[in-house]
Order: sequence, then structure tokens, then C-alpha cells
Amino acid sequence: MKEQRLLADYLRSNWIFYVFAILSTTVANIVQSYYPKVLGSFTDTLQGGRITEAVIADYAFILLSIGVAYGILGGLGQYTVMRLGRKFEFSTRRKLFRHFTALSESYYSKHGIGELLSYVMNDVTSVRESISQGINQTTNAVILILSAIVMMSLSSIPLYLIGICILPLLTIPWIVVIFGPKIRSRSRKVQESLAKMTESAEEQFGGIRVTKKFAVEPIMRARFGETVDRIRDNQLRLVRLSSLFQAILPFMGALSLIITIAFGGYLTIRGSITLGNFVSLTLYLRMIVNPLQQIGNVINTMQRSRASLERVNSLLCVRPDIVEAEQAGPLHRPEGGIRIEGLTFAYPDSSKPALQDISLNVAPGKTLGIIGKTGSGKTTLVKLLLRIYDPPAGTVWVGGEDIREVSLESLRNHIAYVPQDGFLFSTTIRDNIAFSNRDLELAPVEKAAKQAQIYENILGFPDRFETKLGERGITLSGGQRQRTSLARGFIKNAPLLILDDSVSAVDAVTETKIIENLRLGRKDKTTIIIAHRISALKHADEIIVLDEGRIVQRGTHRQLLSDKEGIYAALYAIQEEGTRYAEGK
Ligand SMILES: Nc1ncnc2c1ncn2[C@@H]1O[C@H](COP(=O)(O)OP(=O)(O)OP(=O)(O)O)[C@@H](O)[C@H]1O
Repeated sequence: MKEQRLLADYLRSNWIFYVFAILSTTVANIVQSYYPKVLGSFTDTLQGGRITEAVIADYAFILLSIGVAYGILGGLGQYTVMRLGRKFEFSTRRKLFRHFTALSESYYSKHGIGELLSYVMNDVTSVRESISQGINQTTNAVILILSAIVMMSLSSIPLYLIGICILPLLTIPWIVVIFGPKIRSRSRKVQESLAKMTESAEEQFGGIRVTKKFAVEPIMRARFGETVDRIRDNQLRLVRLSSLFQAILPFMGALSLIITIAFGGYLTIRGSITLGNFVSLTLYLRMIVNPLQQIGNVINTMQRSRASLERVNSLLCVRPDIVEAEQAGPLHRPEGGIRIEGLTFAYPDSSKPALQDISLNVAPGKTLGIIGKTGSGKTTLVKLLLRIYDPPAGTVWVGGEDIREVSLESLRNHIAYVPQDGFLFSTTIRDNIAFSNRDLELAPVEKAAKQAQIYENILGFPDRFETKLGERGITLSGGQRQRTSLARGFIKNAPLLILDDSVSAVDAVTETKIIENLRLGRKDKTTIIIAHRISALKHADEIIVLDEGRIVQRGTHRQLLSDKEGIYAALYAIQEEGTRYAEGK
């Protein structure tokens, strides 16, 4: 697994901007560090009785120049790093999204959407903060402290006095080493609990209709409350530690200042140093206290963002389960039918096979019907055909090629899959139908809608094909959703069409019309129909009956009915009886 170095790579590719930001901040702080020296010298001039109007004007001009230079250079540095931080945020979100789209279904079956959102939102923001604030403030603080110390050393203040005064500051690296890892580990816990809360919120919103129908709002509120409490506990633990850390650093600065005033004051009274020296020394030490506070702040932010960065980096390390063979090329004969031989498959975390010893042939242009109890392996078979999960090598061929040897894009481009729960996006009906090619003219969209028997319904919507669905639009009924999803599958006009229980929510008359349209529209194309209702697949050239992952019966509708002891005939009898009962015969 390749180690991810998101931030390091970003800094490397933008190093010139960082150097610019650091340089301008450095120069700004060096300029700023002249401030106490100028004031000290002014005090000595004042005390020596050499003050004149011209001298005051000179000092005023110098102080003004320092202020203006600091403002311009410091502002430029700040702007540059802020911009870099935002750029990092956007490019990382794009990178994460690209990565998400490459991950396999098995990853999504183990990780909730809320958790993934948390990476994109909370963690990326936390890293951006450390880039924007961290780099600028650290440069500011370090340069200010260093230049204060250098300026002190270059002044006529005795070195031993400076040494004694800054003694408490020398403990800072040690304090950082002790607190740093602890803050990071507590931050990681906060980020993890934030991810849990986002996940819980996402689930609660998603299931709000069920919650309301079952009137279990108090239970759901309590469950959500638990995740919030967990964040609060973790946050409080972090805040306690961070505050203590942030207080200790300036305390060390204040200690230095106290020593300066006490010891420096004593030396001034004794005449060992001038009053100007004392003023400069006090101002220098005062100047150091603020940056120390900033450093505390930055280290806190950095430790927090390091925890987030580790999370994002480890997510980027996750490799998709389904990878292409090195020489994978396009499918040469996508219309060439399907062959499955000796296919046995178990899901990654399951010991029991979902499919066992499956062998079948679908000749080009033919229709295969698959029927079987719930959980018998029908969808699994389709997922393997699409390589959403990988079948063992040498078991599944399309157009005579092992699907593990062809490119994923080519394989999936040549298959139109209409799943049981066709997801619709919050956009127009037209965009939902023309999902695989949004540049399509209206005519093919209308044709697909007609084939899926949803055309008349769409004409009744306020903006017809331009009607928006979802949050800001209309809500479709279950059957309408299913038929819109069907139209999306039809419009692709792929060599292989798979309908996975895709007409279960429509009435018998509409189902018959859809199946008829399908037969006429896809005369020479291969089709797989999975259904629970025999009426949806009885016209198929071959029907297989799955039971506990095995093919237990196969043949045409007629052949299967003739086996009176078989599951198919039993199913047919039950369904026929149901229809007769419903029709009151
Ligand atoms: N991602 C998964 N991980 C582990 N087991 C799974 C996964 N998806 C399905 N299964 C299991 O595999 C078996 C077959 O499931 P599959 O979805 O193929 O059944 P199905 O025949 O399509 O059922 P239905 O008619 O209800 O849609 C079931 O026992 C199911 O619990």
C-alpha cells in the first residue's frame, strides 16, 4: 500500500508561494523587531536632554515606516497562505471525491455516507486551518522571537542578563514534546466521534419518514443525543488539555518578564545598565509573550490537523477491491452473449457461498429470465457480471472474453443495469433518464419514457420533462420512480440489458405493456430479466430457477411448468391463484 503524503506533496508543488509567504512574513517581523530598539534609543535621548522637535519628527517617521512596512509585508504573507489553504481544501475535496468514485461497493457496504462526508468536511477543514493559520502564525512567532533575541544580543544589554531573563523560555520545547502527542490523540477521538455523529445524522434524516410512521421520535432523539454526548465528552477532554497547554506557554513568557522587571530593574537602580537598556529589554520580553501564545495556538491546531491528515491519508491509501488486469482492453464483441461456467462465489466476509456451481449460456440476442426466492443469489449473479464484485478468473465470459481481462469501463459501458431501487438524482426528469449522456436530444428521452410507460405521467407534471425531482421538486410514487429508472436503462440501448426486479412496483397491465415494448425494442439484443413475478419473464428464451445459490431448474416457461413437482410450477400456481383471487373469480 503506497503511503499517502497529501500535505507534503501539496507543499512541494506550491513551495514557491510558501517561500514567498515566509519571506514576506519574516521581513515584516524583522522590521517590527526594530520597534523596541527605536523606543529604547528615544528614551535615552529623552533622558540625556537631547530631545528637539526635529528628533521627535525623525523618530515619528521611523515608527511610521516600521508600521507601514509591517502592514504591507505581513498582509501579503497572510493573504498568500490563506489562499494556499483554500486551494488545498478544494483540491483535497476533489481528490477525495475522485477516490470515492474509484472505491468498490464492498467499501461502501462497510462505511456509512455520514462517515465519508466527515472526511470531506471536518477533516479537510481542520487541515486547511493549520495551513492557513499555522504556517503564517508560526513564521510570525518564530521570527519575532528570534529577531527579538538577536536584537537584544546586538544591543548593549549584557548577555548574562538576557540569558537569565529568557531562562523560562528554554523549557518550551520540552513542554511541546510532552503535550503534542496527547493533544493529537485526543483530537483523533474528537474527529472520530464527529464522523459518528455525521453518520448518525445522515441516517436519521434518511430514515425520518420511517421514524415518523412508527412514532419513535423520542428513541431516535435519544440515539442521536448519545452521539452528541460522546463528542461533548471527547471535546471537553481535548479542550482541557489544549487550554492547559496554551496557558503554560505565555505563563513562561510572563515569568521571563517578571525576572526582567525584578532583576533588570535592580541593575538599573544600581547603574549597571542604562534606563534605555531596561526599557528595551522589557519591551523585547513583552514582545515575546504574544508570539508564545500564538505558538501554543498553532501547535494545538497543528496537532489537531495532524490527526485529521492521518485519517485522510489512510483513506486515500484504501485500494479498490476491483482492479483492472494490466493489459485490460475494450470488449471486442459486447453483443456476443454470455457464458458462465462453474461459478462459485462467497462475499468477502462470508463463509457461505452466495452462488454455487453456476453454469449457463445466453446466446447473442436471447433473453434469460432468473427467478428464485429472496436471498437466492439473483442480484449477486448480476453484480458479478458487472464486476461490482470479482468472480473467480475463468468463470464469466462476455462475447467470448473473460470479463476479468477487459477494462471495467468497456464492460460497464456495454451493460445497462436497472437495479431494484433505482436511485434518482435531485435534478430534472430529463437528466435522470438521459443520465448516461446528458447531451442527448429530447426525442430519444421521450422514446425511452414511452417504452417504460412513464411518458403519460411525465406529460402531467408541471414542467413535463424539465420537472425537477427530489428536495426542491416533486416526489414520484414508487411505481413512477421505478419506471423512470427503467427509461434510464432503455435509453442506453446497450448490447446487454439487465432488469433486476425492475417492474415489481407496477400494476399487471403496465407490466405487460413494458415487457411487450422490451420484446419489440430489443429483438436482437441480449436481455436478462430478474423477477419474482412469473408474468415478467415467462416469454424469456430460457428461465433459470435459483435456490440457495444453485440453479435448481432451467428451461422455457412451458418446460418448467411441465415439471409439476418443481419450484417454478408451484410458484406459478400460487401466483395464478393470487391473480384469480384479486380479480374475484
Ligand atoms: N454485500 C454483501 N455481503 C455479504 N453478503 C451479501 C451481500 N449482498 C448479499 N449478500 C447475501 O448473499 C445472498 C444472496 O443475496 P442476493 O442479493 O443475491 O439475493 P437475491 O436473490 O437478489 O434476493 P432478493 O430477491 O431479495 O433481491 C443473501 O444471503 C445475502 O444476504
